[in-house]
Amino acid sequence: PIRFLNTTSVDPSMASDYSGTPVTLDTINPKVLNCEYAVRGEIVTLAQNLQQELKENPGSRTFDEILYCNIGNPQSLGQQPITFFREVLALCDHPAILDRAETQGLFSADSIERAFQILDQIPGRATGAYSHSQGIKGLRDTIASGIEARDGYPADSNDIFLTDGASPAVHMMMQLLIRSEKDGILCPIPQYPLYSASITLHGGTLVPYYLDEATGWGLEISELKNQLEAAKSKGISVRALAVINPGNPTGQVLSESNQREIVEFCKKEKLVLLADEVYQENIYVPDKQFHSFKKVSRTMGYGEKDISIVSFQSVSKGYYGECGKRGGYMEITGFSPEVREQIYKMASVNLCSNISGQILASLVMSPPKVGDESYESYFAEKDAILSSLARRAKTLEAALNSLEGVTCNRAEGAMYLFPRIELPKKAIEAAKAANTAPDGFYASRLLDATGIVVVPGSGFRQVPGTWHFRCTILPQEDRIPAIVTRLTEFHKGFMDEFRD
Ligand SMILES: Cc1ncc(COP(=O)(O)O)c(CN[C@@H]2CONC2=O)c1O
Repeated sequence: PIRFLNTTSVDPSMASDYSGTPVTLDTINPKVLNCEYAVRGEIVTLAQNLQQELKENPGSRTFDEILYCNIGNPQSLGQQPITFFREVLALCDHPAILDRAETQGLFSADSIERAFQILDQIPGRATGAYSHSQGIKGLRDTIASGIEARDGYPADSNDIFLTDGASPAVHMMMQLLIRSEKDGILCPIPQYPLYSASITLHGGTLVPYYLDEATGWGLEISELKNQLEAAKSKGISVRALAVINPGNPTGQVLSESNQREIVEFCKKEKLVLLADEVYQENIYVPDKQFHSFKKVSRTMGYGEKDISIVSFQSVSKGYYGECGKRGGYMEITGFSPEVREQIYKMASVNLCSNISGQILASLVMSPPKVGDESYESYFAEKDAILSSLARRAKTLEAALNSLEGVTCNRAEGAMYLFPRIELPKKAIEAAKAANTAPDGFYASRLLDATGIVVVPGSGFRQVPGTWHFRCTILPQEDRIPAIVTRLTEFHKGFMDEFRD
């Protein structure tokens, strides 16, 4: 039966000249108020203000530009996109170009061929139309083939959900798994704050497990067990374990044996393994390789019935760095058909992810192969970017380790360095007087003196009483010496000012 509000019961004395509730900080969803995302937080606002000041008063500082080392956004710092990917995207976005005679001279033959192939997979060849809510089937087939080629184990395109970057995929899984604050998600500390923010937004509980800085940010199974037991003793039902490999902000690459322990732990404790693998192409050290958690589980003989794994991938990282195109996917395995239907329903509420991002995700997972016309140029671009990132990581790591009171683990992968700073007591007191965290105080002083933007370690959480900051390895290689010089000079002055 349809019920109408019984207006007669409203007390006239309560009547006001408006019916809505004014939107104030007190009346918005407290989960929004409580969520934090430091990568674009306070320090970035300060940087933007300083950038405006420099624009209005050129020469007002000893530097003339802001160097944004706060976010893994390669193309904002000069990295060029991969030619083959952009040729295919351009042709798919305006198929009429394919009919022009001059196109043969402007685009490589394999880009043209790939564009035709992709367009034939899109109903009506319409990149402007909504697609299937998991993404265009043909593109998911390509991605599944790419996963099989990478891992050596089968992948099913029906397990793949194409998303507008990995972020919405992480949100979807938090939305699926968190029923109340009694549901917990095991997250690494330090962690990429998408996880803490999403758990807060969905009203769950972050259950921390501390990575061990002394062993190169090692992930100890004993720590997982202790934190799981501690959470259970507080009545928290832990639903999943989030692992970021390679790590953000910490840059470590897990050993295969450690991954096997983690798979065993998740299987035994019936935890969904949320495998964030967006940096899978960013490995800089010869003694480490990327292994997907799905592959590791399959090498252990575990299949769909043994463990639930969600693997996240993105077009924002790697050597492609296409952050603004918003492409990515989650591969979900080990869920029942009924639960998969619910995940599909959630995806259908958003209709579909953007088609360019979908196309790009398929290109990332199935790039030019040896023998293709574009292979040589594609490989040259890819190798130049990755070897430069490796050099920049090494140079910045050495510079940081040369600073008084700073220690920095090597960046084995990803795009960041996360040095620890031993701050003098006087600096910690000054930070307290400024009502800010000590690493936030250091980061704002660094910005003010050099224009370099880093994110305070507090924004990623850290062992209490330790202080860090995160700096990307992304400024173009010719800018790195200037960064090292500015940072070194600043740090010496800072320590002289506050040395106990
Ligand atoms: C570990 C990890 N997972 C997921 C994402 C989300 O990526 P997309 O939504 O773009 O696919 C990022 C982005 N990295 C952020 C953004 O830049 N710097 C960072 O730390 C990330 O570092």
